[in-house]
Amino acid sequence: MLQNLFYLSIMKTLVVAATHAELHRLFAHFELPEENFIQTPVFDIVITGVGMTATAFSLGRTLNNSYDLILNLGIAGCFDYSVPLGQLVHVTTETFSELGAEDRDSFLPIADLGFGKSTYQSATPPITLPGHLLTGSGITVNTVHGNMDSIRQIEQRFHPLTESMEGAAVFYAGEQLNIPVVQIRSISNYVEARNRESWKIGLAIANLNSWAIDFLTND
Ligand SMILES: O=C(O)c1cccc(C(=O)CC[C@H]2O[C@@H](n3cnc4c(=O)[nH]cnc43)[C@H](O)[C@@H]2O)c1
Repeated sequence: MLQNLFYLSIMKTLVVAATHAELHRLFAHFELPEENFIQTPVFDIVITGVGMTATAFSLGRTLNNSYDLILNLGIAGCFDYSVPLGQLVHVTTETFSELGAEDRDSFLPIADLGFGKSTYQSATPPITLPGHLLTGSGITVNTVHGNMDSIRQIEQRFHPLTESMEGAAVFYAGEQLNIPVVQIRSISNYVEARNRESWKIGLAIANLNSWAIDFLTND
């Protein structure tokens, strides 16, 4: 962790989250105002709003090459029901899973249409990530899955571990400016037939904030 201390002292990190609620303990810990863009000597925070469009707009306004690392934090759904709720996942590959065209019973990703790619990898982080993290790939969606037929289809197509509404947009922005992205998602729910009562958002946010405070203070 001494190496981390060195990197964190010279690096500027942009922390990206969709909502204040997902980072509320972090805001309290560092005594930060609940605004949408906060600057501190070591890291800045941008609250984008939920979804890819809000994330792209927000990063378009705030991201620049003064940042050495983008840290995307949030809660997520999980396709693997053996993963406990509240588990932290380092999501290293992200796919815009809806980006493409239907061709009757099959799906053509935009790469097949000749319009670029829909899957993005994170660069190897320049620092060691603390804690017990699973590693896996994620899909980013406009519509949260809640129907078992469409869940089976998307699992067969991409074999994702997590589902969020922002991850791939952050990876895209990082790749455009050649800035490494670390995405940490805390599992709040399973991707299943909609069952909102079973979501553990409080637990997921508590674990996410503990991890983020640890990472940013480098204890
Ligand atoms: O009530 C709902 O159906 C609902 C659906 C999606 C998100 C929420 C939130 O309250 C949090 C917004 C935030 O959560 C991420 N998230 C969490 N679980 C999932 C999921 O299963 N699929 C996609 N996104 C998820 C997402 O990144 C949002 O930013 C409520």
